[in-house]
Amino acid sequence: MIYTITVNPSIDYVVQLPHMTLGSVNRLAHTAKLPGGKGINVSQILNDLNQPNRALGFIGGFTGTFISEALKAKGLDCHFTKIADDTRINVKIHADEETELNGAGPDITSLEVDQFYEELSHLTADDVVVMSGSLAPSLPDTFYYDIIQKAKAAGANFVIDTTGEALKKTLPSQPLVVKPNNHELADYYHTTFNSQADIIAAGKRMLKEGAQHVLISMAGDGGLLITPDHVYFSPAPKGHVINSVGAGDSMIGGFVGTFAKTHDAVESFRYGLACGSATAFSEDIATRAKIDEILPLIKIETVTK
Ligand SMILES: Nc1ncnc2c1ncn2[C@@H]1O[C@H](COP(=O)(O)OP(=O)(O)OP(=O)(O)O)[C@@H](O)[C@H]1O
Ligand SMILES: O=P(O)(O)OC[C@@]1(O)O[C@H](CO)[C@@H](O)[C@@H]1O
Repeated sequence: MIYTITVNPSIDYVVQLPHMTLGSVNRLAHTAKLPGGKGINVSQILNDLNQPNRALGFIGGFTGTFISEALKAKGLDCHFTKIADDTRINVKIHADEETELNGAGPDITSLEVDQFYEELSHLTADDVVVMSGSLAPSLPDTFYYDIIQKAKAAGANFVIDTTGEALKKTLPSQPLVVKPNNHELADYYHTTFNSQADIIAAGKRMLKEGAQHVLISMAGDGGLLITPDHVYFSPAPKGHVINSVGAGDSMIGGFVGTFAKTHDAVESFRYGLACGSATAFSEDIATRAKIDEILPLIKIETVTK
């Protein structure tokens, strides 16, 4: 079973308008309210791929009810821990450029945390735990690290989508895959990239520091996969970008869901790329039909053997 953990889900309130003027009343041309949060997005892709998974995390208030109902309607297996405080609302503004306003998140009590841990008490070596997204402010910085220790103790694999110090702390525990985007990777090593070779060198360094696979996403420029033996690159297919929020989560979902079935890193990369682009070309997280439309357009090249 794959468990996704979204500590800090959100209603993503996506608004579109031709131009935004700060300090004025702006009238919206189109709005949508979507259940969001990085782990939840991963679960939606896993469902598309018919990969058994369970969405865990904390959810509360009227916003939490909206998310639970929307996800149940989509057929997701959700075992969220109920909290007293309201789940946040994140605003995604699509105007001249994309701007995101993400809330800090609700208060989560220690009793609620204990209830959440119950959901992880039966982990086995066949499981994968995917942790994505920000921590709510009331949780300790060690929250993900503590879950990783539980996963390791059970012999389960884990994936964590994080950056900076939090990532540094988790690499020695050998995550199945890490997926920095090229900007996050440059920031992580306090450097700037001038070529694809620079990006690959940084990715290889991350592999040496403990990751089993390194996926580097580069938005409209495609992605790289670094394995212990090979480096692969794929350009992104061209298409009409509607809402790239969740493209990175979709890439993780595509990779992890396919790896669970095949243990084939290149096939997993292919699905990861297709799911990322399919989401970028959709209003919400991609559907199976959109992923199937994009898959034949993915062309993976071997960069080094
Ligand atoms: N404009 C685009 N055109 C085609 N494919 C895209 C586009 N944006 C993203 N993708 C696909 O999705 C993958 C992940 O996107 P991206 O690099 O933006 O991840 P991210 O920075 O983690 O994004 P986010 O945080 O918004 O989810 C890319 O590697 C690419 O395969
Ligand atoms: O504030 P966080 O937890 O870092 O990110 C939350 C979020 O921006 O991530 C998803 C896209 O990746 C959205 O659905 C959601 O609003």
